[in-house]
Amino acid sequence: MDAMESHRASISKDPNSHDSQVYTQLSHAVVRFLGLQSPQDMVEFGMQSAAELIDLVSRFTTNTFTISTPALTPLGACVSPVVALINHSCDPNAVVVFPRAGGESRKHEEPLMQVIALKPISQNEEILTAYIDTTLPRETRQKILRETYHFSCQCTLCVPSLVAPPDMREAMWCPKKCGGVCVLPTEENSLTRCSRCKAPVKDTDAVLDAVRVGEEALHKAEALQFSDPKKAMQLTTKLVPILISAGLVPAAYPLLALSRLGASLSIAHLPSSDPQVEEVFSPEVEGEKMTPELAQEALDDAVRAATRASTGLSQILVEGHPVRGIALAELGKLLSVDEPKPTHVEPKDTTSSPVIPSTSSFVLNPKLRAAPYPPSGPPRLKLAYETLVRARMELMIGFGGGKNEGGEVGKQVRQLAVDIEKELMVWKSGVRNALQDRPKIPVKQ
Ligand SMILES: C[S@@+](CC[C@H](N)C(=O)[O-])C[C@H]1O[C@@H](n2cnc3c(N)ncnc32)[C@H](O)[C@@H]1O
Repeated sequence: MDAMESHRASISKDPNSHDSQVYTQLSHAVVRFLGLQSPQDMVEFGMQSAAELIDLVSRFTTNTFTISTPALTPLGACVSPVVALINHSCDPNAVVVFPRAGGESRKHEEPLMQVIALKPISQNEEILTAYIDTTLPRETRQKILRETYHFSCQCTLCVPSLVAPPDMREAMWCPKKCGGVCVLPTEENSLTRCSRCKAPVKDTDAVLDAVRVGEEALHKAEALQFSDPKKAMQLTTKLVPILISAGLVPAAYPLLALSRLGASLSIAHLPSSDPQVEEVFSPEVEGEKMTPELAQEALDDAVRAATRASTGLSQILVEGHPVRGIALAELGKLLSVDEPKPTHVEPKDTTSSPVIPSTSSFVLNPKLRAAPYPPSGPPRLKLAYETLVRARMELMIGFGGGKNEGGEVGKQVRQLAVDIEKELMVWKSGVRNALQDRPKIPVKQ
């Protein structure tokens, strides 16, 4: 701990500043935890003064990592002196992950914490990980990095070059729908035009309003997600369409953040497929009995929300980023859930069906938006299979291939894809048999 970087010297002297308050709170927590009554009591724990206590807190906040499950749910914090040597970039070439759930039987098999390369890293090139959520817009990232890590990031995403296309975290579609994008207007700079066809965005006030309202709703929904998930879900459901019609691209802030929150809330609150569990935990929705139709609607809503989140993430994170892989895996799993009320589909050879929309085309290709999404029956199963295969490919990068097998989720997804492939084969052979059993049309002599 002593060898790690401390930022005590740069902590603001203003007691009302954000970092001063955080340090005071954490120092008090340490004092309470250790049961210290007086400064002398600190000696027993290797600290000679209050300044050393602040050093400890600073080293801890600057050098700890979030421990997460193999599906990226945060569990706590840990310190690794070696991994703490790695500097930050908002466009990292490596990630810190915990691919396995661990447990007693696996204790000696492999280290739980791993640093995995996301792209080829040449000799002498610096290994860089991201300390923060890189889906956030530049100013928010810079603020967190300044307040918690005391530096100003100079990575390619933080130092915007004039020739670079707009960052999709802060972009909207061209008002003339040419397929190009414009930088989102801000209070300071409301003049914006399409980077491709140069068409100007006329009603910038409407876009600014939508972003402001969206951001407020996001903060409210984040605060309510555990205490009042229903209200949080209502907020995301209301705001996502407003931001979409204001023209934001799926990766733009706060649309992506709301889509991700909406997806995780709708997955967490899906009616259980087990009728007994269903009876106990969610017998009614909004005072109505949970019918197969309502269950189907809830499942389809969750699929659409997960698709929006996954499409947004794919616009800004590199292929194989663990967050992208997990989002795809969640979408694939949702698509493979048995439909409570599948619409009747005529048997046909699904392998040659031209009407199955891909998951991202639902969000990105306006021509396909008219097609029902998600599809039902075998086309849905085929989409589930394709999504799981893509998820597995990405997880094999982000959580490591070889012995890692794409982590715990990579392994699960592979098994699920194998099972669905078998199901699809049964369908195909069923269709073939049905076609062969058809009464032959007598050929006229
Ligand atoms: C986990 S430590 C990284 C290792 C640290 N550079 C060292 O030598 O011990 C985090 C600290 O490193 C510095 N740091 C990390 N990434 C940086 C970057 N991209 N630019 C400038 N300083 C950075 C900041 O002072 C930050 O608080």
